[in-house]
Amino acid sequence: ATAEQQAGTEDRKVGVSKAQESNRGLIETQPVRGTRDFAPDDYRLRQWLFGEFEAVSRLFGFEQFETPVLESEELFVRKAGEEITQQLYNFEDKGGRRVALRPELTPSLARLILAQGGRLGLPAKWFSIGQCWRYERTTRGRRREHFQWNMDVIGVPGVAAEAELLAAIALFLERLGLSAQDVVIKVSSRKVLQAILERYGVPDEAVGPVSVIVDKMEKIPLEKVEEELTQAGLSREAMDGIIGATRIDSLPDLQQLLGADSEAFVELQTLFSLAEGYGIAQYLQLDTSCVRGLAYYTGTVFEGRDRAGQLRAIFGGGRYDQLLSTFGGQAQPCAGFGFGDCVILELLQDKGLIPKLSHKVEDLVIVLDESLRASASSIGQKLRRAGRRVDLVLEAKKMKWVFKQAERCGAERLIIVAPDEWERGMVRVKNLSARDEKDMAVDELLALSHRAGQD
Ligand SMILES: Nc1ccc(Br)nc1
Repeated sequence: ATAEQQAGTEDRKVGVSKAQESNRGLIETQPVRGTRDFAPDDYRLRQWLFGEFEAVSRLFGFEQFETPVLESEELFVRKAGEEITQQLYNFEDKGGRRVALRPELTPSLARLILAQGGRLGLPAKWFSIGQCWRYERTTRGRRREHFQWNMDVIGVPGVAAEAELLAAIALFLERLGLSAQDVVIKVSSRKVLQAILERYGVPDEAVGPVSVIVDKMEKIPLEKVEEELTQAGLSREAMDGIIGATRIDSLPDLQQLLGADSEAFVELQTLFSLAEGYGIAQYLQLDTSCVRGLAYYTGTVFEGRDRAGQLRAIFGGGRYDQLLSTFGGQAQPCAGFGFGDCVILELLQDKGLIPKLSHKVEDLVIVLDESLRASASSIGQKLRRAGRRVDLVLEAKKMKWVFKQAERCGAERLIIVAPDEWERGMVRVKNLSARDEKDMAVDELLALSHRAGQD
């Protein structure tokens, strides 16, 4: 499947199902609108990608967790006009509960952290890969589900946490063959907007909703943004101040705007210097137009983009120190990111970096006489206990099919259980790569396989 198919972004024909068209009685075989199947080829690619997510998370000493895809709706009800909460995949269950398919993982993480109570050792460095949902009404046929990799650090107030998270992302990109030539990480802080709003007497509570509006600046006309900012209660001066503050792309300019002792400046300056230590500074670009569309960020925000600027955000994240307290729990400093499974595949496709992954077993076992099936099965089990992946052919097949199957599953050996050899306690072993073959006693075959199984 192409990356678009894998990403589920290909245009899907909308119309009557095949069954209605032909009344053949065939069910609709396509998955529900906006969702994807992962047939084995696609699943291999997904497992490879998720394997890289997990490997990097473990290299950074993070622990894996999981929460249900179904959550209480209240976890995601926020009043800041975010797209993510307006497209909630929510419903009332048969018990009358208001529930939702999670649109993101962070609120569930916050809930799980609060459920740990005082038992939680801090700092907690947790990661998860989970399917997230949205109910996108538009006819654009956009996806309604994707998988997100999240890494979060709970209990560290300093930007050292964000530096670790960015370093994890940089290592992930490097492992996939990408570099700072391909990806830029735009970095800013909600404290920039907070400082500007303060100048115009706008209360801190407005930072979230104003950020949600400003985040749309790249996607909707400036007039519309100004209209929404006016509706949010901003004066013309405040609006001009905000829009002007989104045009900063260097630390000196930020210092000029906010002063050397502003929290936003000090934190970002520290983050950039920590990044030097990791050798990832070449990924980072200060850009105050990067505000991210989630209302709960309170400090650093960042997002990954392809340098060619052709794709949507690859990942996004930031600091959210107030989320736990908005859930009525004890406040904890938190920072994290979400990394989707779709845009990254489009970027890898563009760069020719999608790996070739195929089905693989070591041994293909066939039996030439059904009376020997039990013997062949016993050999198959012994080979599997030795760590060999075995495809046991389950019915009589012509040798032409068998060799085709061996090629399809990348088998190294073809093991033939046949009457003549079996009478002598032997099986025929074809070494498919070396093109040699010989009769072998079962014990010899297993001894050979044990050694191979340890390789
Ligand atoms: N939040 C969210 C969920 C699902 C998809 Br597809 N995109 C964004």
